[in-house]
Amino acid sequence: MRNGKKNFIIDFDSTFTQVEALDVLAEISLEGHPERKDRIKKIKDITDVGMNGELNLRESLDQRLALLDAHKKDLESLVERLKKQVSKSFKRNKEFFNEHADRIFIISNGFKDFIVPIVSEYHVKPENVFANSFEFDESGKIVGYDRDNALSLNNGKVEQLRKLNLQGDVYVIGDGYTDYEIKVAGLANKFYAFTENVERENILEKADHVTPSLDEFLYINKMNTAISYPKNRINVLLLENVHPRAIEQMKHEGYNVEVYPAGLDEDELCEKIKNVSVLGIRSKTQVTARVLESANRLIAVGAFCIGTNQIDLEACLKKGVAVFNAPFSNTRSVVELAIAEIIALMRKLFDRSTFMHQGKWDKSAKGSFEIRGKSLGIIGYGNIGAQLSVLAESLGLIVYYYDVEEKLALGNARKCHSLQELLSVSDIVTLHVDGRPENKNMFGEEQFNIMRDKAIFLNLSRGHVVDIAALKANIESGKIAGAAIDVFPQEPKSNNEEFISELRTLPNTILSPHIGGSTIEAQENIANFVPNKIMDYINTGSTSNSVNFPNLQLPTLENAHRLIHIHENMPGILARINKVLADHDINIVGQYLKTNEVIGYVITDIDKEYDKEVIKALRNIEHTIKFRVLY
Ligand SMILES: NC(=O)c1ccc[n+]([C@@H]2O[C@H](COP(=O)([O-])OP(=O)(O)OC[C@H]3O[C@@H](n4cnc5c(N)ncnc54)[C@H](O)[C@@H]3O)[C@@H](O)[C@H]2O)c1
Ligand SMILES: O=C(O)[C@H](O)COP(=O)(O)O
Repeated sequence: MRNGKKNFIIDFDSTFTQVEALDVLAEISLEGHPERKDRIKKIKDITDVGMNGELNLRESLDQRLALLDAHKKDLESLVERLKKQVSKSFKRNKEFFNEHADRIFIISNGFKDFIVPIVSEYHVKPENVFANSFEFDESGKIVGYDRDNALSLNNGKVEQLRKLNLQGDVYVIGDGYTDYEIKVAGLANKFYAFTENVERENILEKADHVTPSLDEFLYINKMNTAISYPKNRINVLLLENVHPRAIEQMKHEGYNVEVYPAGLDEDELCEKIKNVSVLGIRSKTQVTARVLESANRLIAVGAFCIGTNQIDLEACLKKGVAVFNAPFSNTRSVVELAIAEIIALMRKLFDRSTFMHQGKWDKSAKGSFEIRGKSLGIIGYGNIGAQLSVLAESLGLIVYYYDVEEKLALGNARKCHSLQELLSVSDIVTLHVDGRPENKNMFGEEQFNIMRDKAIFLNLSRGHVVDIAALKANIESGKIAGAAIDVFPQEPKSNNEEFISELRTLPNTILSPHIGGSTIEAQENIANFVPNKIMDYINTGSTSNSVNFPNLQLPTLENAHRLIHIHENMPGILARINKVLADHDINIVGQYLKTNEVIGYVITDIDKEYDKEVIKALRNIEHTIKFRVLY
């Protein structure tokens, strides 16, 4: 077989296309048929049994054709549908088909009638397609197939390949038993089980290599021209029960996704993160500098929440790791909870409900108030604070706010020039500051002292911003008439751990398990938002909305290679990059640079033809943190 040349034998159904063509033909030809559902199911079952090598091929073809009741005109619709269902990694790698057109053979137990129109669009030569042919009656009805064709028989692929007598190495890519048989017959060097569309257990065990996409096949054979790195090699670790939609999206992108329902502590994460390229967390997992030391493959961290104080953003920058979050996806959920809690606290609703469950009827208006006309003081007038301001005003509250930054007052909200001013005018005080380290214990005895007597206090921001002992003392003394706390300095890692806090059992105190953002809507929004940011970063280098990287929104890459260079922000690096490119005679198609205090982020699009040595030279530029190429 050896003469240095490589031949590629590729299966059609569920490999070249995502589907089994006869299954799709059934959906078309049986349109309006009284037994449609039943027949389609039968056809699919027969296909599966056949693909696993458990049913004689001719039997399987005969049975399916009889059930199909198909016509020549159905084939036109079939081709149109199949064109849209070519496997994604095949679509990405059209160049491979072009480059190796002479040596690519489609060998299939399907039918040339629909295979040729599909594969010809990928430069596959019609004479390199080996498959069955339909037979029609005068009216155009499909009545059979060419029974002399070996491909309608078991072991037909083997026989066909023998006839071809190919010179050189033979690589078989397919998802079924009949593809594996070629290797067994000694006619192929390697059999690659293709699992992008279906996984058949009995085939996986037998394969020389499992290839979840054509990218992987090309990568291991050093033939990739269309993408830089197979996506199945990108390991994603998603912690803290992120919404299934996020898992689905990242799997759909082709990543290798591992999911863990709870948070991990530092030691566990140091171990787990070693092979991880993308880490997804929520508010609990601490991504510390120590964790990052073990994270040698990490490209990006996704915070599937708003807060990013749990991540050492500077250490991420120094390591060239981009961080993304969902800055507004759960804003509304927090605001709604705050409103509900303000009303519940003003009416002592939770205590009253608890009494009722204990059989105590305590009907009284004592200590219960409407919220209308009361003053609400919002500390931190960011996304949540500002939205709360609007909703609260519409309920008749008089809104005051205080923020360390200059903020536009919405509606009739009144700006306070100091925290003291806000505390002295508010009947209800609610905290919506971010979790920056300087905010640790920003609210303690001194601030409670300034508050009005019998005021209400809420914290739905971060646990460490409030001095819990001071809060407890002020609730016990009656200075604070009610409190709602959703976030705590120490929170359990999972739902299986006990919640320990001094605040337990205090009167008119609502304690909730950090659920401000825990609504179906918010979690779905987050799961749609964050994966897209990460995938965009990996696929194009775009950093728009990144929490720590300089934000660059990039044009899509067309007919060029993109060099992504992350370096320590030192003078002269751009000049050095361009010198390397000039020394190698490389034409720059576009270049984008943005820096922040820590890093420089340079994107250079270059002409497709380049000397591979240039990559080494760019990697070796002093102060380079990370470098990658997008094809
Ligand atoms: N309980 C939950 O489940 C939940 C859900 C979402 C967000 N959060 C938390 O809520 C907080 C606010 O979220 P956001 O989206 O509005 O953030 P944001 O960044 O839009 O707003 C925070 C605001 O606080 C201001 N600020 C910071 N420190 C301050 C201080 N000491 N005094 C006054 N103002 C200060 C900032 O200038 C900013 O305007 C964050 O801590 C976030 O993590 C909690
Ligand atoms: O920062 C946030 O968005 C909130 O604290 C919610 O965090 P969670 O996703 O861990 O509930």
